[in-house]
Amino acid sequence: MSDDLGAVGERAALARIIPRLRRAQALLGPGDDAALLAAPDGRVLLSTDAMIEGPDFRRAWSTPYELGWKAMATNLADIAAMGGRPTGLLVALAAPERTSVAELEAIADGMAAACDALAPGVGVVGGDLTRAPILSLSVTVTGSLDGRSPVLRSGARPGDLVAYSGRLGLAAAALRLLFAVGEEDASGIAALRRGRPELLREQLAPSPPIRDGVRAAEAGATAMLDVSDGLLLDASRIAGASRVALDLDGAALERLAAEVVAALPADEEDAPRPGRHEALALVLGGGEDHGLLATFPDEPPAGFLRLGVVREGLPAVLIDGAPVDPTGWDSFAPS
Ligand SMILES: Nc1ncnc2c1ncn2[C@@H]1O[C@H](COP(=O)(O)OP(=O)(O)O)[C@@H](O)[C@H]1O
Ligand SMILES: Cc1ncc(C[n+]2csc(CCOP(=O)(O)OP(=O)(O)O)c2C)c(N)n1
Ligand SMILES: [Mg+2]
Repeated sequence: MSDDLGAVGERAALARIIPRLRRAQALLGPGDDAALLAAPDGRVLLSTDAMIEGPDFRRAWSTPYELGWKAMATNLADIAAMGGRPTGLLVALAAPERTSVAELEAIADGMAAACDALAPGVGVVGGDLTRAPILSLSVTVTGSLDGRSPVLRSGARPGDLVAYSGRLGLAAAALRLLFAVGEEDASGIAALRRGRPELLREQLAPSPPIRDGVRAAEAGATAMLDVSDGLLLDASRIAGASRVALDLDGAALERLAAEVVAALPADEEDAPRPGRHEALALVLGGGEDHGLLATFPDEPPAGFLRLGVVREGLPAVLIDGAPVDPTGWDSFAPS
C-alpha cells in the first residue's frame, strides 16, 4: 500500500509523527488545540522563520532529516541571539500529497535530534500539517530570558569589542558546491556528500552555538544577533540600530577566509577551489552560519572570537577603518 500522505491521510500521518518528537518540558504538548508552556519569567521571547522548497532548500540536496534539523537550528539561533533560552517550538508543515509519511517521520527525527543536540530538553510542542504544491516548514520558537534583560541590536557602544561565536562562510561555501553540481546529477551529489560530509553539514544541518546566547548575555553583551544573511549585512544592522560604526579586523577575517579555502576540495572540476578573495567574500556575505555576532564592554566569554571594535561615528561597517558595502542575502534580490 502507498505510504503517501494522500493515501495515509492527515490523522494517521500525525499519529506516526508526534511520538517521534521529544517530550518537551511543556505543560501540554501536541494533541490538543494548543500547547501550554510555563513562563515563570512572566515574559516570552517569540520568533518565527520559514523554509520553503526552492528558495531555501532543494529536495535533491537535503534529506528530510536534514530539513528538520535545519528548521530547528535556525529558529533556536534567533532565541539565542536575544540572550534567551529556547523553551518550545511549533511546526507548520505543508507538503504535496505524494510525499511519503516516512519522509515526514524523518523530518520529525531530524527535529528531535537537533533539539537534543542544540537545546536539550526543548522540543516541538505542536504544529500543523497541511497540503501544498511544495514542501515548506514554518517554525515558531519561544524562549525565556530567566529574569535577564534581552540583548537587542541597539545596545553597542563605542569602545565595545566585537566578537563572534560559530562558523563563518562554510554554509555558503557548501551551497556553492551544491549549485556547481546541480540538482540532476545524483551521483555527483552523492560523491560530494561522501567527500565533504562536514562541510555539507554546515549548510544542510548546521549546529549554531545556541548555548552561547545565554553565556553572552551573562557576560554583559550590549548587542547581539545571529548571522543569517551575511556578516557585513548583519553587522550593519547592529551599527544602524546602535548608531555606531563596527570596525572589523582584516587580519581576523583573512584567517577565517583561509579556513574556508582549507575546507573546500582542491580538485573539483565544476567548482574550482576559490582563491582567498572569493573565500573572503563567502565569510563577509555568505550567510546562513547562524553564529552569534555580539558586542561586549569587556573581554568576550570563551567560545567568542574577537573580530573588531565599536567606534563612534555614522552607522557603518568598516574593515581596518575603511568603510565597506554591507553585502549579504536578500530573499527578494534578483538572482
Ligand atoms: N511578515 C512579517 N510581519 C511582521 N514582522 C515581520 C515580518 N517579517 C519579518 N518581520 C520582522 O522583521 C524583523 C527582521 O526579520 P528577519 O530578517 O527575518 O529577522 P532575522 O534575520 O533575525 O530572522 C524581525 O523582527 C521580524 O520579526
Ligand atoms: C536552494 C537554496 N538557495 C539559496 C539558499 C541561500 N539562502 C537561503 S535563505 C538564506 C539566508 C537566510 O534566510 P532568511 O529566511 O532570510 O533568514 P532570516 O534572516 O529571516 O533568519 C540564504 C543565504 C539556500 N540555502 N538554498
Ligand atoms: Mg536573527
